[in-house]
Amino acid sequence: MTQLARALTIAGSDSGGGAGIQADLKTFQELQVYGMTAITAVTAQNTLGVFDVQTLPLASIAKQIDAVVTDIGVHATKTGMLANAEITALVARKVKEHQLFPLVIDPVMVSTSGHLLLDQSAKKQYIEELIPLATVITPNIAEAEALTETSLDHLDARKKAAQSLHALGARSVVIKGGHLEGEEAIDLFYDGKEFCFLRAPRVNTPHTHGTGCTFSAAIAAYLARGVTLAKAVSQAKRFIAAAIAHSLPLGRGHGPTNHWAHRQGGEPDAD
Ligand SMILES: Nc1ncnc2c1ncn2[C@@H]1O[C@H](COP(=O)(O)OP(=O)(O)O)[C@@H](O)[C@H]1O
Ligand SMILES: Cc1ncc(COP(=O)(O)OP(=O)(O)O)c(N)n1
Repeated sequence: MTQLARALTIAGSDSGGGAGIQADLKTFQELQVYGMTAITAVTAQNTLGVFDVQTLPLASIAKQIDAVVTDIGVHATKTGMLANAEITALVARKVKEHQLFPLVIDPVMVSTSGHLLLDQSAKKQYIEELIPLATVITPNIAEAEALTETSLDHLDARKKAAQSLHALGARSVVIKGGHLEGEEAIDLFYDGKEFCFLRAPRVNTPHTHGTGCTFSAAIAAYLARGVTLAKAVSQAKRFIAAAIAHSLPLGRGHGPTNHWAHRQGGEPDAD
């Protein structure tokens, strides 16, 4: 048997199964990557909203990371909901201690339903400690605006924001365009040298819960499989586009994306 690719997600749990740790594990599994978790917070959540958040003690998060890294081994890591400044700083320390690269940072701040998933005070730790470690950071428009303190209502501003995040130390940046308007959902990818666009038809659906988590988990899965960064982001874009095109009308609010939709086109893409 060839070596099984293994990925770790450090993120929050979504009881509704559409975002967070649950979305990440489903994505890893679909992309034939063995998934492991370090849970930062437990949310009571469904398609309508977030009803409770309990963060885990720092020692528990640290031990979850130590346990999987020192025994099973990790080929790629992603971070999602980190909840507060202390957890963000701890995760940055653990990434350095265990050299958890390649590292995909999805700087989760607010849920679709408008619930705050990161204390505002954690921005400092993101900027000073975590972002400098990123192989790729994947903010949506609002997250990129918060991190760069600029308004990103036109393409030039988004390009400058990508350059600013790169200047903070991130090796590459994807500014996601899911919340923009237009016939296509266009993400901006910057690798420190060139810009390129990741494009997919915009799907007119309210069922987009977990899109950012699924996209970043797919990037981590492809990186764990050893594909190049440029290929990982473009294949992840295909994966999330299919998951949204066939999203699931579950619950009474924003339903989740469909993690097995990519199979309808056949087997997972060859590397
Ligand atoms: N309605 C949509 N149709 C097609 N792609 C979408 C749609 N909404 C989001 N996406 C894509 O899903 C991914 C996640 O983007 P986004 O929704 O902006 O992130 P987040 O969930 O973090 O807010 C991006 O690749 C984005 O372009
Ligand atoms: C536990 C947890 N983590 C992250 C999110 C946010 O998910 P994301 O894919 O960024 O976006 P929405 O699902 O909110 O559109 C979450 N809701 N819960």
